[in-house]
Amino acid sequence: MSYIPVVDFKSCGLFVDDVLGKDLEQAGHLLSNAFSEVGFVYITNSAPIEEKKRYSRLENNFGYVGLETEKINPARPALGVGMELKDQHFFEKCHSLIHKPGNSTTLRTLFYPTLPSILKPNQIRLGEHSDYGSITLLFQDNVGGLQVQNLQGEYVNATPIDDTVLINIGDLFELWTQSKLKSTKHRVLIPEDELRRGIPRRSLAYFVHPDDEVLIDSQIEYKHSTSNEKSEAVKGCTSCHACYGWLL
Ligand SMILES: O=C(O)CCC(=O)C(=O)O
Ligand SMILES: [Fe+2]
Repeated sequence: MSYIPVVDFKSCGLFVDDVLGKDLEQAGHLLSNAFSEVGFVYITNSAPIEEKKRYSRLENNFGYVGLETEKINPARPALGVGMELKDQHFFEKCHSLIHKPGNSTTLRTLFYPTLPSILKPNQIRLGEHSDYGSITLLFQDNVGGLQVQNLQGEYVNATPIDDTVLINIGDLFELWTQSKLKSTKHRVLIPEDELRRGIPRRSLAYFVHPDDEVLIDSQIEYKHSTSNEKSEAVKGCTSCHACYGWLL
């Protein structure tokens, strides 16, 4: 069994009109547990293929082309339900400007070229890091190499699973939730076998950020809250500045 849990979103995917409260609660708790223990989760059945096709690419060059990314967003309140927030729509409200000015959510395409036969000592494809925003949606091909750190600090493979989206928590979400959710370190290694080294690796990372003006402090209210703990107050756009620091 995979170290990273697989959560089935069939009963409360994006295009299910009347999501039952119990289904949302069940998926939400699985999601919230995965994010608080592992920091990563594979989501399956988030959107059926017929629905994706309704958003196919048109003349304007936007739309579904095999991997639907933009239609998957934190709009379903599963996490808010699973974390037992007072306002289950709180996270959606803090991300209301995605794809509009005032929000730095970004889709990044990653291309890892084929590798030379002689590698530099300790060469890897992408060094150890954690992501900086709220959550990251990752679509990887079948080449493999992605690894995530477990609780013991050891790296375990995040093996690609067909038709899933891999989602992980970023630093800002860890700070915001007072470490209830974990921003887990990850990296991409060079495949062991010669054959896979001879093919490039591609992935798509959709880095979700809160709106720039959202104040990341003690705004999260839990149904059964017992403490008045406060996170450091920073603005949502800090995640974007952190990104520049990471890239430099
Ligand atoms: O390419 C991958 O699988 C991981 C990419 C990643 O972790 C990142 O860009 O932050
Ligand atoms: Fe990453």
